[in-house]
Amino acid sequence: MTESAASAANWVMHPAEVAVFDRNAEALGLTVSELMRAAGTALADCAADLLKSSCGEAEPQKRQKEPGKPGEKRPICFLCGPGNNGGDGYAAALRLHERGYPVQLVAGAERQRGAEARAFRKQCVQADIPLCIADTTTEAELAEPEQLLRRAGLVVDCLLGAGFSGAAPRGAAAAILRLCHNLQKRGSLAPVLACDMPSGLGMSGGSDLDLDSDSDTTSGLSAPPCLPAVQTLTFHAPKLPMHHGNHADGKLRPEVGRLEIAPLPWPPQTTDCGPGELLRLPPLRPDARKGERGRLLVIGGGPYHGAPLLAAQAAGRSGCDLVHLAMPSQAAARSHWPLFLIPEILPATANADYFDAAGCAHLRQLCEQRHFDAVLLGPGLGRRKETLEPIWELILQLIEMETPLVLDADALYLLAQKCPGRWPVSGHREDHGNGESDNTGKVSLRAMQGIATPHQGELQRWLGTETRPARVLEALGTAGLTTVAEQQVLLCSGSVDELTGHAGRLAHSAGGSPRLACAGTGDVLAGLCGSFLAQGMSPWAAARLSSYLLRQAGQCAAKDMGLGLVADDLPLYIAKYLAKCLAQI
Ligand SMILES: NC(=O)C1=CN([C@@H]2O[C@H](COP(=O)(O)OP(=O)(O)OC[C@H]3O[C@@H](n4cnc5c(N)ncnc54)[C@H](O)[C@@H]3O)[C@@H](O)[C@H]2O)[C@H](O)CC1
Repeated sequence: MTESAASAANWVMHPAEVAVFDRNAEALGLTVSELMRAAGTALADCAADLLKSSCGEAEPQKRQKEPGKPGEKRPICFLCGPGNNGGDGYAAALRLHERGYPVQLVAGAERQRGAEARAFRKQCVQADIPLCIADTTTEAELAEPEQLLRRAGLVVDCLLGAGFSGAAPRGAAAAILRLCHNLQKRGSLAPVLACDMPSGLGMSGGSDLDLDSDSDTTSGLSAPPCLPAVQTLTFHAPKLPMHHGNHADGKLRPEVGRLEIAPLPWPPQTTDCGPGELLRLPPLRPDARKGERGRLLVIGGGPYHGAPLLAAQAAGRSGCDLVHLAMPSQAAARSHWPLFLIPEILPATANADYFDAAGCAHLRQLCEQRHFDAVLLGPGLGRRKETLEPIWELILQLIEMETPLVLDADALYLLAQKCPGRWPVSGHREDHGNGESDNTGKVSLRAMQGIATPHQGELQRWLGTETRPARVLEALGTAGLTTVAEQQVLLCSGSVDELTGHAGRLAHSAGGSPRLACAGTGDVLAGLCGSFLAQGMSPWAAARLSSYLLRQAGQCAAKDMGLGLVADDLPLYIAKYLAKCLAQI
């Protein structure tokens, strides 16, 4: 285990991170069933405490001696959805039943999706816990759940948790939520305890998350907003949709109620890069169209041509549809071009040996005319002033255009020159003619989105310090911008990669083969980052997957090639490893 490797996320989590880390935890030996049992126990304790505090109810064994107390016999009603959020509900209901609490289950699906949730539901049925199936979108068919909800002393919302998708609840979940809303409006619903997240939060409730648009097409009725809770028991860490716009201020949405956090027993290294990263790779659609999996532009070469070629090949072999490569003409002529690459020919006026102002002006025009989903700059560029000055202008233009970037190699040398110790920012402050600027100019500033991939030496040069600060990303300020931009990731490569992202995200990536120290593997890593950004992944998810994949593919390659492994071998092994993993998902 690396020194600072952590098992828990110490940051406000994106809901999609839950499944990633659960998969990593599984690979480290913990089963989903164990996690669900732990989640269920924590939820049961929370429900018992809430019942006690809101209704003054004591443990049921003690209550039996005091018949007639208000609230007695009012069951705890669990609303269980089709996924693992529902599974937590069954696991909790079982615990409370064992402790003598009257519990009632309302299932939003005929059958649970996951084996573990199915097993807990089966145990509930075997324990004779009453179960009402409400797999319907028709209001009239919800008469029985309505009666159960009216009688409940506490409602535990386990309909939708971290696995929601789309813009709004759909199907049976939507119908049950609508029913709960109506009862809540009339004051006929007991306090609600939400499991992990209030159902619907991050959808119609609105959130910072960029979710696919979707609607409740099954019922024809408008989708309900999320179900407000008096308390939410979440696991590991708060989730992004629980916050208003800026989560840094810690202010929660009112629908969350009081937030309690229960750590679940993730093994050490769960939040480091692992096989779970593959879950965030957009799936290949059966009717896929060309370009849908991204268009990447790689800009590099000059003195060197191998570096950008390696990056471009890694991008193609990791699923990016269209990979364009721009190199000065001499470098391009020296190269053997794989047929899938799209060459960007520079004008005759551009210098043939290195990028200059004319070559970069052409690239600026190209980026304006054609939409690139991501641009990778740096491999093999060289460090001539004639190159770096116009490349800097191009970087600023791309930041202005909000194009996700990967900055590697000589582009990082450029950052050390142009913005030592901070991320590049486009725009400028207003100048009031007297040489002084004030805060009004801040609105025109824009932070870079993307990934920087330095090795230790490059990072130290950029930071301009001998020793690295403990929290590198915070140390790299975005001058003039008040917060560290959410879309920036630093992937510092080495024998163990260290990844830092916004809001305190930190992860390590270890393993692979010592042969990955050979020349050109950094270019392959940068190409993977570009590829996954172009395929629509966030910088944090893309950087994590790139680092993990390179190490795993490198290990496979080293088995075959041993000491003779060279970076050229890696793209094909990346493709094979990726194919093997995706076949197993
Ligand atoms: N480590 C942990 O934190 C653990 C948390 N656990 C709990 O598991 C859920 C996440 O489970 P998952 O199965 O991934 O997702 P959900 O249960 O939230 O829902 C998925 C389920 O719902 C359907 N669905 C998705 N979107 C919609 C929608 N808009 N409308 C209607 N239905 C929708 C989808 O088809 C799926 O079937 C987490 O929140 C925790 O509660 C585990 O116990 C493991 C450890």
